[in-house]
Amino acid sequence: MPTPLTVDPIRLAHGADAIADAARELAAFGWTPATSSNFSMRLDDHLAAITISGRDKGRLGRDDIMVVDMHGKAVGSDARPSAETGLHTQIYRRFPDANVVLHTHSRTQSVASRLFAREGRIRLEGWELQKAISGYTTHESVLDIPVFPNTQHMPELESRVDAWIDEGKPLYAYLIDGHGIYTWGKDMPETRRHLEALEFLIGCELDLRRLSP
Ligand SMILES: CSC[C@@H](O)[C@@H](O)C(=O)COP(=O)(O)O
Ligand SMILES: [Zn+2]
Repeated sequence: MPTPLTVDPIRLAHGADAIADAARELAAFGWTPATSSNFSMRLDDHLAAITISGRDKGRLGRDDIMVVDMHGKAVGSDARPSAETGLHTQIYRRFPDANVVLHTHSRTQSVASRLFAREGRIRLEGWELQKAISGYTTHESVLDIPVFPNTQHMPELESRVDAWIDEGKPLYAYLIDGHGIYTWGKDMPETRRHLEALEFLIGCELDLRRLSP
């Protein structure tokens, strides 16, 4: 029989506090309207802390965060994890260096996801702020953010993400059409930096489209 997974309560409390703090700030930016968005943090090789489904992300406390295994199954709780838990655990499985996943629904992300859906990606090129993404050292680089079709069926989205990764294409974040963005990083500060940079860059691309004849 497999050993039951045990949750380190101190690690969980720290993870929950870090998630709640980040969520409060992102909500204050207006990026988590109407209970949307979800957030998670890897606790160890087998477990992650994640927001409980349907909670107001601007007012999270420790009781609004639960634990799941790397396949999205609840551990030590009867609560329902985020409806999009599968997208978080997929990132932890596919990217061993990823320890935090942030998903938001800003207006910029939502509008851009619709506008660029037909092209299947937003190509970022020539922007100094690309250097805010770990591994990018110059504006003379290309950063593609794919836009995947929205669906309520997470395995379908997961297979699109898997296909992108399996083609060997770099992946630092993705948009979902009419929905929002997912991004991740090695810790909360790096993931926050990625999210803020991408929000800014996607906003710039939207402005260029608006201003271009
Ligand atoms: C409130 S609509 C947004 C949801 O459908 C979903 O996309 C979302 O981001 C939040 O879902 P949740 O289950 O609370 O993690
Ligand atoms: Zn969402």
